[in-house]
This record gives sequence, structure tokens and C-alpha cells, in this order.
Amino acid sequence: MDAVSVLQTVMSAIQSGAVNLTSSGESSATGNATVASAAAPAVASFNILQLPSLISMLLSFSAVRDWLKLLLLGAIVETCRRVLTKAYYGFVNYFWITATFDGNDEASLKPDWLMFWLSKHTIFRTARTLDVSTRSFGRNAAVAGDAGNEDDTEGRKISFLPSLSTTYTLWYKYRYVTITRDEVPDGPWNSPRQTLRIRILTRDHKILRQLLIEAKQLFHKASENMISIYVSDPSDYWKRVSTHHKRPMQSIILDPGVIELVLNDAKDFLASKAWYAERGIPHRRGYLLYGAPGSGKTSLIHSIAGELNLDVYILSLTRLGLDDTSLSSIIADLPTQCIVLVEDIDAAFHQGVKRDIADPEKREQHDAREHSGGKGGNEGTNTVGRVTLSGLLNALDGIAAQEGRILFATTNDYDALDPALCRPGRLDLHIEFKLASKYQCREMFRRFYLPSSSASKSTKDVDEVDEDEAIDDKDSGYDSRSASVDADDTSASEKSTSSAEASPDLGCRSLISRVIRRHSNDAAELADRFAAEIPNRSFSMATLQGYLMAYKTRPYDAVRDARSWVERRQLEKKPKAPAPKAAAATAAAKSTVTSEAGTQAPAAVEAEAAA
Ligand SMILES: Nc1ncnc2c1ncn2[C@@H]1O[C@H](COP(=O)(O)OP(=O)(O)OP(=O)(O)O)[C@@H](O)[C@H]1O
Repeated sequence: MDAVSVLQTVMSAIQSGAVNLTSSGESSATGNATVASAAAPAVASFNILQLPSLISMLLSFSAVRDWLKLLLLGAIVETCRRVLTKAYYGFVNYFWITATFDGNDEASLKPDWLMFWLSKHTIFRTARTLDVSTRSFGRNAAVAGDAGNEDDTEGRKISFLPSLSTTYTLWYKYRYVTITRDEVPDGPWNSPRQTLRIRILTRDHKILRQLLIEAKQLFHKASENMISIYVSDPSDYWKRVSTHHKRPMQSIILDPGVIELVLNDAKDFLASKAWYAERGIPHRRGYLLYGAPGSGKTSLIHSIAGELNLDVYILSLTRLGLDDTSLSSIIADLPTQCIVLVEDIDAAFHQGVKRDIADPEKREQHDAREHSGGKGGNEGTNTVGRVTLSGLLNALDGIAAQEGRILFATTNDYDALDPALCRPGRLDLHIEFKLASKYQCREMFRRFYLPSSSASKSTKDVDEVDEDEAIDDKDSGYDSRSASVDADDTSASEKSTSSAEASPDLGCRSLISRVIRRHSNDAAELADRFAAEIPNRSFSMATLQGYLMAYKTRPYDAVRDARSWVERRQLEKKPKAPAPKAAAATAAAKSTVTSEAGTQAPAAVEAEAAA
């Protein structure tokens, strides 16, 4: 009997049951309600009684019997398969060690070092499926399983990496290793998260540890001369934004003793964990560098990071969407050994961090600021920062809560900071950065044109610094304008450019260094002359650097033009003389009256400017 006829028979059996059911229901309906309710169990018992006969009837069909046999067989096979698979994996896992690395866990696991180790492995010389990347994995070292050795081009090096969803096999210390890089959806938006799975055919955990340590050591060796910069992204993860060579400490020119003060203090702090513990003092240290823009605050922090072999984690308090909760969450994610840099910590105060100001004098000042909408005011951006002062203080305490973390904060507006923020225990050492002193001008000139070795040799001894230069003058005129040199400066100096100097390139500096070295007395004399032309504490180091950049290969011209440049800059800086009230009123009247003609108003302005 075929399947169709079986189905027909079943349908007719069900229908006959339904007919019996309906007729019994109808007979009940004609009676009273009690009879109707009594009919229901009768219907049920009827169905149940029909079931065995229905089943036996179905089983009498050979096709149904065959189906059932197949079903049973399938169930047995599937159960066996599952049991065997589980047993197999249980057996296999018994001999394997599996380690999975989360690609998002940048701060703690840093799978970059694993990728770096992998990219160095010979397997990637022969693999048929690869991902090609120009990511440096924290270091600008050539990767790509040594293919980088052949890549002598400037810029980013090529690296070969395991492709997604492909399993690679390699041998490590005579152990069979498989590597799988995968991407899994993560978070409420299913954003892709990468994972790296390493499986080693061994029961010895030592092998995994050795592999990880080897990978880490290789990475650190490659990164000896590099530091990485991290910022927090909108999802509150730390994200590496750059890795660059350490900035040599000699390239920072500050007045004598300042660099040593900060560096030695930081070194001493890192080395004196036990000292702090013995005395029950929390092991924390914060530095506040404040003062003129472009005076070397950030540069010094980066150099110190290089010197102490620490990465820099930049905390931007004005980041969109940052509030107290996310601030504490990113602080909790910081690694134990690092430098945390809160740049322009005053910006947070301008943009939303608030407190009740108890001191009426201070409150007045604060209100005045807010009213004027000036630098210290809220500038209408209250909605940007949602960090409260207590949130920030907690965050700073959280940064210091981990041993080995050093906090640096910078600001151009020292007065805007809340006293609670600056107190010892949070920001212990406050260092002011002023505009360039004569000493700094001279040193900048020397180091700009002389190679570092000669520059350091010719560097004036600290004791030799003129006393008048060391005097801490009270000049605080910030030079916040662009450090770029005027176009006419450049064109004026271009005129006197010799043909040899006309095409400046990277080699020019060493060329000019050679020239100057031949006249080493000239170098010292030129630097002195340059310093003599630049007024003490009038320009930031960044501005001076900008000026010298325009004379990259022409130190003699740089000295010659310095005076006129200074005069021009000072003229620009001078505030325009306010016009007498009457003249201003007349001019205003004139401009109002004649604004329609459109000619008189500019003339009045010109007259004012001339006055
Ligand atoms: N003391 C200095 N020695 C050497 N270079 C300096 C010094 N000060 C500034 N510069 C140069 O000026 C540029 C800007 O310096 P930097 O960013 O460190 O200044 P800053 O004080 O942090 O400025 P801001 O307060 O605006 O952030 C850098 O390229 C740096 O090389």
C-alpha cells in the first residue's frame, strides 16, 4: 500500500470519528444542559477508545511501519553521533590546551603582542591564505614573517596575519599548535569582536606559559624605543592611537634643573613602593604642569614616559558622552603601570565640571567669568561635559589607586582649577612653564642646527647660565598665537638663499651642521646672538621653533632676521590703542549715517587704526 492510500484511510477514519462525535453532540443539545455536560466525557472516552484501534490500523500498513523504523534508526544514529562527538572532544581536549584571547581587551591582555609574535612566525611565509595588514601592532617594526626585511620602503610596513575563520598549524617546541582567528558579534549592536584561539597538543601548561612569555618578550624587545599612546573611545575602551619613538630627553629645553626635578621625582616614586607601604602613605603621585601654551608641557610628559618605559593613556574630560560612570569605568580599565595624562584639565571646568563655590569672592570671579563667556566661563557648552567635580576627584583617586600609575595633568589656566583638585595627594608637584628664557633661546638654536652630540658638548654648563636669565621674572604674557612664521618672513629670507640651500631636504640639516661645526666658535656665537635678539620670556618655545623651521638650513639668516621678526611680532601683539570716546562716537555715528553709502565706515576704521 502506498503513502497516498494510507493517508486516505487515516483521513476517513478520523472523519468517521468526527461524525460520531457530532451526532452524539447534537443529541445532547436537544436535551437539557445537564445532558450536554454529561455528553462531553462520553466524547473523550470515545476518542481514547478509538485510539488503540486507530494505531493498530495504522500499523497494519507496511509503509507506516517502515517510516517508524526509519525514524527510530535516525534517532539512534543521531544519539550515537552526539555521544561519540562529545566523547571524542572530551578525549581530544584531554590532550590539548586551548587559550582564547579577546581582541577588545586591549588594556590588559594586549593581544597585539601575540599578533606580533604570529606575524614573525615562519608559517606565514608558506601559508596560502593570509590577511595583509599595515597595522604596526604597537611597534613600527617590520613584521610579515620576515617579509618586512625585503620591504625597505618608507612608511608603514606590510604584515601578513592569520585570515579570519581559518585554522593554521605550526610547531612550537615540538608541540603541534593550531591558531584560529575569528570574528564574533558582540554587544547590543552586534559589532564584530575578534578573538584569537591557540590550541597546543600538550598537557603541560608550561608550554603555553613559555609561548606567551616568548611572545611578550619579543614584543617588548621590538618596542624598547617606542611608546604607545592610548585614548578612550566612545564605548569606554582604551584604544591605541599611535606608537612612536621615544622622544629623547635632551630634545626638551627647559630652564636648568626642571627636567631633573620631575624625572628624578617620578623615578624615586616608582622605586619607593615599600617606603610608602611602611609608612602607610598611599603610593600615589600626581604632577600638574601649567603655564604658557607651547612651552613643552606635553613634550616633557612624553619624554618622561619614554624614560620610564611607560605608555601614555590620555584622558580627555571633554569627550562627548563622558560622565561620572564612564569615567570611573575607563579608569578601572587602566593597566597597572602607565602614565595617565589629563590634558587641559581646566577645560573640564569650562565645560561642565562644577561645584558650589563657598567663598563669595571666588563665586563673584566665577560668575564674572561665566558672564563674560571668556576662557574661564562656561561658554554655553555646559551640555558637553557631564563630569561632576566629585566624579573627577574620584577618578583621580582611582588612577592613583593602582600602584605604579603616575598622573600628569596640564593646564594653561591655573586659576581655573579647584583647590580640591590641586591639593597634595592628588596633584603633588606643581611646575610652572614660562615663555622662553634667554637660556632656552640659545639652547634651542644650538640644538636646532647642531647634531645632538655637538649640541650637548657645546651646551653651556648649568653654572654658566647668566644670573639675570635665571631670575624668575613675573612676566606671564602668553603667546597663544600660531607658531607659524609669516609668509613675508619666508619670502624675505628666500631672497638671500644660496643655490646650495635652495632645496632644503632632510640631509640639509646635517650639511649645515657640518658647516657650522667647521666654525664651532661661530655656532656658539650665533646662538648667543640669536638669544640676544629674542626678549626674555616673550615667546613660547613652540613659536621660536616655528621661526627656526623657516630657516631650517640658514642659521646665519635666522640670526640676521630675528630682530625684525621680533619687532613685527611685538607690534602684532600690542593691543590696539582704544580710540578716544568722542572720536569713536563720531566714527560710530558716521558709520551709522553713511553705512548705506558703504564708503565712510571703512575710512573711519582706517583712521582709528592709524591713530
Ligand atoms: N621646552 C621645549 N623644548 C623643546 N621643544 C619645545 C619646548 N616647548 C615646546 N617645544 C616644541 O613646541 C611644540 C609644542 O610643544 P608642547 O605641545 O609640548 O607644548 P605644551 O606646553 O604642551 O602646549 P599646550 O599647552 O598648548 O598643549 C612641540 O613640537 C615641541 O617640540
